[in-house]
Amino acid sequence: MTQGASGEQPFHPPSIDPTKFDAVLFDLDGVLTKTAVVHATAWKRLFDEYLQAKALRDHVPFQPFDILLDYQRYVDGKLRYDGVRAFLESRHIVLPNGTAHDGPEQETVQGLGNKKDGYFQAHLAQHGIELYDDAMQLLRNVRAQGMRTAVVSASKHTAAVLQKTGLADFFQTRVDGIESERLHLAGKPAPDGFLEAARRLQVDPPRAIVVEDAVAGVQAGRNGGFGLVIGVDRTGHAEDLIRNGAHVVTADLTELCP
Ligand SMILES: O=P(O)(O)OC[C@H]1O[C@@H](O)[C@H](O)[C@@H](O)[C@@H]1O
Repeated sequence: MTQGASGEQPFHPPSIDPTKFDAVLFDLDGVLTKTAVVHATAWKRLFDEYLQAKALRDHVPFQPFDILLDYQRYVDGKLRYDGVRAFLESRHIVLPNGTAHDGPEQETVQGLGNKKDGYFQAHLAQHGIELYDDAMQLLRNVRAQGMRTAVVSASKHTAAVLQKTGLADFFQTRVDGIESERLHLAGKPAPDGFLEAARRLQVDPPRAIVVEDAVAGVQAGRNGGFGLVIGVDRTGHAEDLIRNGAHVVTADLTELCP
């Protein structure tokens, strides 16, 4: 486990103290379910197809989407179209926004996002969804301590994923991509989704914990003034999580069980 955010004293002890916190707000993809890699792979397929065609058209070399760097820096944890926009911007590509109904053949931000969504859904339908054992243990543990729990995810598939994995009843509330759109909440790194979940659970942010694997997610936790931001390192990006605001980073959430 790695502790301490830039220039701060590390938290002691690192395990969750139920007298100090009343709620735990969990991200979904990459924290509870092994779906971050499914998102990342679908994004790579989408952007590589797009960049390759564009390189041919513009007579420039093809520079592929980096599944670790580009994904973590620009796409992970963000709302679908925010991720498209952020990555394209990093390559100095500007596309029209389009509409939510744009088909996969449409060269717009929403057209590209929708095409990726087709890849993501096809993968889930074929392979199903796996859970992380350590996250399940922490979830059961904090609930047994009487703490309140929420899921806060950018994904519009959150409800379906929770349903399919039998996790829906483990959470008192859910703030996902659909809810964010309905309530006009800004996506991570803005803290809006986490703050909305805390409000619904009637918990003050300093008394709530955020559990996140994305850089944008730990930034959101810190931006919201949450009492403890736990970074989950499943891909060797602990340093990035610490640099971006995680109080503590672990590869095994059971280390933090109360
Ligand atoms: O396209 P969806 O399913 O609404 O998901 C939006 C985002 O949800 C986040 O949880 C993922 O980290 C991103 O990779 C994904 O792009």
